[in-house]
Amino acid sequence: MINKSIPLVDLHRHLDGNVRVNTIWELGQQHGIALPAESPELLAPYVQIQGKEASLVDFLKKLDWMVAVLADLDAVKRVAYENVLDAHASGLDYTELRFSPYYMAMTHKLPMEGVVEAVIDGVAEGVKETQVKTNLIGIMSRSFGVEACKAELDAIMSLRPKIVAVDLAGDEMGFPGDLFESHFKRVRDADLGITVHAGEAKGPESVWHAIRELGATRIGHGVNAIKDPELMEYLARHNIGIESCPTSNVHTSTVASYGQQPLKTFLQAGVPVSLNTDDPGVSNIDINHEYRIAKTELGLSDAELEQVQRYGVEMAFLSDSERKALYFAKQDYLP
Ligand SMILES: O=c1[nH]cnc2c1ncn2[C@@H]1O[C@H](CO)[C@@H](O)[C@H]1O
Ligand SMILES: [Zn+2]
Repeated sequence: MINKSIPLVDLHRHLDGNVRVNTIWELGQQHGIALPAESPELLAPYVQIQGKEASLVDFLKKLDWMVAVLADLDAVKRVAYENVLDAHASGLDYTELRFSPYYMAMTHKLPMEGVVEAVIDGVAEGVKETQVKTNLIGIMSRSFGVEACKAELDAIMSLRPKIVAVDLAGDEMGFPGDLFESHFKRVRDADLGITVHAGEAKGPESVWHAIRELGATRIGHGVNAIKDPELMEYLARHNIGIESCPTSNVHTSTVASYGQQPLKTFLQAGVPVSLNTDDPGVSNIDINHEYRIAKTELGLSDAELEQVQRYGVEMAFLSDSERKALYFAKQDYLP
């Protein structure tokens, strides 16, 4: 199902949506933070999805305990480090980990630049140990407003060479993309990659805006793009990558069931679409689970699964030589 001769990548993975239940528990104990349950087992339902949530905003509340225990920069570093270990354990060759400095700093008023540095340090340690190639994407959390996102972007930009791209995430309905045009002008001027969560809670117009006004070359989810044939054609013609996350879409009630998830529709329209986990800790899944779902629930053939796997590598925020090196490292597996 997963082709071993092609690199396995996960391009849409929130580092702050992937904190282990045990780690939340231990950090809570260590820092005397009151948690809503008496044991890690009882804590799980508070931080992991049981069934599904009624909306994106309800889903996002599950992440709050994951950042509530980030009492100091060592905690941030630990979470970043464990993220690379988790990526390695699920067989990934390359991953793009995204994180929101404001969101991670918020509860304990940590310095945002310090958070970015701690993430970079923790990831570097994990990479050294596992050799999983990793890049970082800085998130602006739109739910906290225009000013918070400005401060967050300052922190991201200050460590610029270590961050490959910027994303906009959070409450798409309450905080539409047009509030963030000046933010993305700065991102374009700095020549960083741009991916935007769009068409998840809002319609195709949000995807158009992310591409035309914000400069996105990749779109997180993009589910509602399928409602606009002109947009679908545009995505295919201009090679705009869709980062698809099927289980997340079900868990946020963006789609009613896997049967409604549009990954296959994108493929059939010739849109480059990759398969990703979004918030693996919250959804309690890994990349292997998503490939299984793509086969059994979304009905992809082996050839289609291979195409999706390849699109992931092609869409990655990598230079051509890095991409080649990633492919080259898998050649041993060729029959
Ligand atoms: O599926 C999602 N859609 C939109 N925003 C998300 C999703 N998952 C997490 N975040 C948002 O990303 C930031 C943490 O990385 C937070 O703002 C969180 O709410
Ligand atoms: Zn996401």
